[in-house]
Amino acid sequence: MKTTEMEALVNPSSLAPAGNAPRKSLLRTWGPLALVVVLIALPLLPLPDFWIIQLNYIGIYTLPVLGLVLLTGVGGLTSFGQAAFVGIGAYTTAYLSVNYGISPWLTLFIGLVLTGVSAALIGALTLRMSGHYLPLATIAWALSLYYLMGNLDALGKYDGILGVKGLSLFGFEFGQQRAFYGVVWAFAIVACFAVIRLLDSRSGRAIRALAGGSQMAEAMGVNTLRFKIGIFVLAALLASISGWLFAHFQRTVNPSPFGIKMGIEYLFMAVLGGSGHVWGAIAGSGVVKLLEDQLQVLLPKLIGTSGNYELIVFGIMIVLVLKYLPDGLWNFIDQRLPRPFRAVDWQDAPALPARGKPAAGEVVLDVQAIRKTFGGLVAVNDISFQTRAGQIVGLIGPNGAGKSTTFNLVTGVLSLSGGAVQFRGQPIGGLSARQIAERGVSRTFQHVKMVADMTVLENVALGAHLRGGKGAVSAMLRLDRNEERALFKEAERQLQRVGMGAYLHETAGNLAMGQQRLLEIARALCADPALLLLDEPAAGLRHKEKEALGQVLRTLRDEGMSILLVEHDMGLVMDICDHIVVMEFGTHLMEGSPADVQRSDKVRAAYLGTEH
Ligand SMILES: Nc1ncnc2c1ncn2[C@@H]1O[C@H](COP(=O)(O)OP(=O)(O)OP(=O)(O)O)[C@@H](O)[C@H]1O
Repeated sequence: MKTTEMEALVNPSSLAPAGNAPRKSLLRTWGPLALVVVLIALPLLPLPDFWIIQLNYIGIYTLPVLGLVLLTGVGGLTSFGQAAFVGIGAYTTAYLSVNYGISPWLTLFIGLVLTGVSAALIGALTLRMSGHYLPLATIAWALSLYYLMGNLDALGKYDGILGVKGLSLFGFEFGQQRAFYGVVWAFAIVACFAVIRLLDSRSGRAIRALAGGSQMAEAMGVNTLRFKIGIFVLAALLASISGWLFAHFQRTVNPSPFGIKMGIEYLFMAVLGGSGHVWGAIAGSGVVKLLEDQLQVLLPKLIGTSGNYELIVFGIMIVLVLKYLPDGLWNFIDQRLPRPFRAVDWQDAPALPARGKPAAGEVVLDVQAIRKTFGGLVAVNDISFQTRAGQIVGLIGPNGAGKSTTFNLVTGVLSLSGGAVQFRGQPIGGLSARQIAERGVSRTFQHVKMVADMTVLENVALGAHLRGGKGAVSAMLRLDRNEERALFKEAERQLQRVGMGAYLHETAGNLAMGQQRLLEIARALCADPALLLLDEPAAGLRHKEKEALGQVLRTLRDEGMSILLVEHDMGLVMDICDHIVVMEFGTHLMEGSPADVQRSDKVRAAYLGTEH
């Protein structure tokens, strides 16, 4: 069957995908440049100094908020401790420049090293936690750092350090207004573009996969802990630069701007601005700073007494924003723009190196008496079977038979209680999901796991993570473009292979279920596997979609792929499998050809729940 025919089966409208063609957006293309031009022009205009100082504060806040956009908005890791890292940057420069006369340009780097080391240590300790434990841990160390700053004699206790000098370079004083504005916004804009470039890269796709939990990312070969620590450190470094600027802007430091209240405020700026959007960092910082100042003037006049009433208004605003604008202000704008897409520039890219494939008929997976116990329950009881190159093996059985557990034992999601698993003659039992993926085992998930707001192409390119090597720094400096082109060429090739070539630029979250499952298969193929494990790929598919899926799997098998299929749809299983293993209550009931299985009284009884 030709690709176009398969596409027609997946979605009849796909034969005319003109509506899918992405449109260029003037605002997306020129908007960032326009913002830079406006930011350069602002201090040249006859604005009162008050407004320049306000803009300086907004720029200083943008940096830690940008860190939270990356950490919380994109990576899904909530931190209340961002202000503490601002404090490390501020105190380092204040202490060293006031007490030892060290140049602030040097203390900036010392502060970055100190912050980086502290963040790496704190991150390594806390980022293994998930759920509410992580935010609680960030509150705990934010409080600890705050009280440390407030209790150390050397740091002036709660009075802090006075007499910090302003920034100067070769005798030129930057002061607190227009020239300082240039320094602040140079850092803020460079940081924004660096983060945008980072997110649009191999590392960026791995970071964007973190928020959906680590299982899918690890199965694609992503070292999720390393990436979590990486974005935590990067967010802390941005905060440290902000602290350095803050100290030389305010000319004094004390613990109060670095406490938990400010940590919450930074988080609010990120959420209000649009926590998943880089430009949301500027929007959030700007709106909160300007509102705060205006409310501080307006509210006492309205109420008739002075007090921190703006905090009450902010409290109410947080609740309203979380309820009615959970994705923030920038998302509101972003959704109204044509979606971003990557211009096709990879046609001439070289093909990625491929691993040596097993010969037809070679044993690829050898499962030897594997066992898994959960407390007293033996979920998988001494199961053995083999899959060969160019063969589709079905693993079937009634609900609760132990199929998914077997699948998870083979892919390293669960650890073996007994037995052994060999892949291409090498033991893989006891290895992590990532190590197993590295060896050439790739999988899909029973419940589709993808990054809904990435394009289909980006999701599939994530599957080729292990076939690239460029990291975050290369991405920020745009030294990764050749590798990116090769990764995208491979992603497109695999999408064409499964009949999804018309959907490259579609946002993955917009796909129908059948297309999502094909996306997962293309993503798994991008890893260049020798063994493909498919967990209920037909679940939720319509008849035509199942036919298309069956055709894709048969084609892959004919190309020499070894496929292990856990599936409830007996029509599909009997139609495409070469060999079937039947499980019941964790045990191996029988195995054989589809015809053997269909003839078996034992299998019929197992499914009907009768004695055999
Ligand atoms: N993490 C776990 N802790 C305790 N028991 C578990 C766990 N995972 C699975 N089980 C139990 O192990 C047995 C096998 O479950 P498993 O999900 O592997 O079956 P299955 O054949 O995949 O079922 P289904 O077709 O419904 O997905 C079931 O009794 C299940 O309740």
